[in-house]
Amino acid sequence: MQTFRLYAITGEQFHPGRDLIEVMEEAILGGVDIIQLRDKSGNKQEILRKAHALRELTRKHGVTFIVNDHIDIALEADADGIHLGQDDLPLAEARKLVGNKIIGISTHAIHEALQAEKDGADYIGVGPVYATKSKVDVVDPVGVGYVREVAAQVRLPFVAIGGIKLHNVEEVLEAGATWICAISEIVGSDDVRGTCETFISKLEKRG
Ligand SMILES: Cc1ncc(COP(=O)(O)OP(=O)(O)O)c(N)n1
Ligand SMILES: Cc1nc(C(=O)O)sc1CCOP(=O)(O)O
Ligand SMILES: [Mg+2]
Repeated sequence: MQTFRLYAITGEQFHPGRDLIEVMEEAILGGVDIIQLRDKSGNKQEILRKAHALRELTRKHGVTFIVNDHIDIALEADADGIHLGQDDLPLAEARKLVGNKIIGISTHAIHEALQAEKDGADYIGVGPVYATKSKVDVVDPVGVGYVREVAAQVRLPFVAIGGIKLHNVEEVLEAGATWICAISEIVGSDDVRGTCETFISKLEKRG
């Protein structure tokens, strides 16, 4: 899997009145190199339609495209990968379905991270680093301590997620993250492109 820096997840509730594809294109123009379609409220037909549109957009810009939760939609839209949580289909079963597409797994504790590595995940999500209102059934914040643990003990690529904002991202980078994910701070911004550019410049400062 290639190396990524800035991961944007869709969150249409944060940009009422603004078009999904326009917002995500602004994020790409600001430097996002991987996008995830995360839609917790639409029906499957709506999610599939969005997946096709985001596939077209990401292909145009050479950006990686991941679908959250729905393996069937990821396959149908020819996404590059799928993101699964701890309660989703087990990784071994998902692997049988998606072959060599990217599989990302959410983790909230070091034993989950080590297990995902053992099971053959391509990357892991590490969070929620800070409190977030973007996920309903979210666990308590794990803090930058968990980022530090993963950086020290896990060889898989990992992306830090959860409550990451321009004002706290440096602390996450100092803890050892090199890849950052955000929903609300990116797609809820009045200046999506500028916000992504600022994230990228902070990432670049850390090398
Ligand atoms: C990059 C990334 N990390 C974590 C998650 C959360 O996945 P999950 O635990 O399955 O929760 P939902 O997003 O499905 O509510 C993610 N989507 N992406
Ligand atoms: C979807 C999601 N998963 C998390 C995890 O820790 O697994 S935190 C999260 C929400 C991230 O949104 P925001 O950047 O707006 O806080
Ligand atoms: Mg999920």
